[in-house]
Amino acid sequence: MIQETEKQQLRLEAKQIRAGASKMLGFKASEQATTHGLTLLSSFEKGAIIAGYWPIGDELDPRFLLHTLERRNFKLALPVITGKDKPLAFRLWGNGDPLEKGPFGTLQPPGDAPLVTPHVLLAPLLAFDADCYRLGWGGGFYDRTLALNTSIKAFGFAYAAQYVEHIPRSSYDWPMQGIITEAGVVLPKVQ
Ligand SMILES: Nc1nc2c(c(=O)[nH]1)N(C=O)[C@@H](CNc1ccc(C(=O)N[C@@H](CCC(=O)O)C(=O)O)cc1)CN2
Ligand SMILES: Nc1ncnc2c1ncn2[C@@H]1O[C@H](COP(=O)(O)OP(=O)(O)OP(=O)(O)O)[C@@H](O)[C@H]1O
Repeated sequence: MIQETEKQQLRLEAKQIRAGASKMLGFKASEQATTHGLTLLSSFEKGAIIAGYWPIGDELDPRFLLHTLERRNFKLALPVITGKDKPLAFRLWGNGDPLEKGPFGTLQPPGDAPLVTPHVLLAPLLAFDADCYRLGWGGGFYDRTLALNTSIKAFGFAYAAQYVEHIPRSSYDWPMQGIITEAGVVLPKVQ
């Protein structure tokens, strides 16, 4: 499919841009994105469950934001891979709780951590566009998860440099409610 080839090409470019942003901005960007994330998420009720991710490679590190949210009495969760073509599950996780190795180099909460449906999801991504569509690794994990749980408010978490003008769209792609970056929150462009 032409779209898939285009997405694959975009993934290669996006990977390089993200690596560059991570090298240049790294921890500082994660601190700045934390400030913007806190402002955005402060409208959610205390006790709301916020699912983040344990960063891999050059992904913008959401752990500073997650720890700050936990101190403000939000509950945290992390994704768990349940199978190749399956949606993600989420298990409660707190700062310092153990993690175990999952597929694709992920670290995830162990099987005895309670399963939950998060209110808010922070999603890693390779690239995002002005309508807040995201490009991931291509496993479709986040799309499948959001199709099943339409109540989850999903936000991308990424370097501002990961913006691209347009990501080719497939019918199953799910837009984010916004993208939290070190330069501010990007909201979907009004048509
Ligand atoms: N941190 C993180 N957790 C996540 C994801 C993610 O993208 N990032 N996922 C998103 O769906 C799910 C796991 N699925 C994944 C699917 C593919 C790859 C992947 O292809 N990774 C690269 C290597 C990354 C690197 O080392 O830079 C690869 O194997 O080429 C990673 C995670 C849930 N948890
Ligand atoms: N709701 C869904 N039901 C079944 N399959 C789906 C669904 N959403 C996506 N997929 C499958 O997942 C595959 C990859 O989708 P896509 O290229 O959009 O992944 P991605 O968003 O880049 O990756 P990820 O979400 O894992 O970060 C598609 O080929 C599609 O068949």
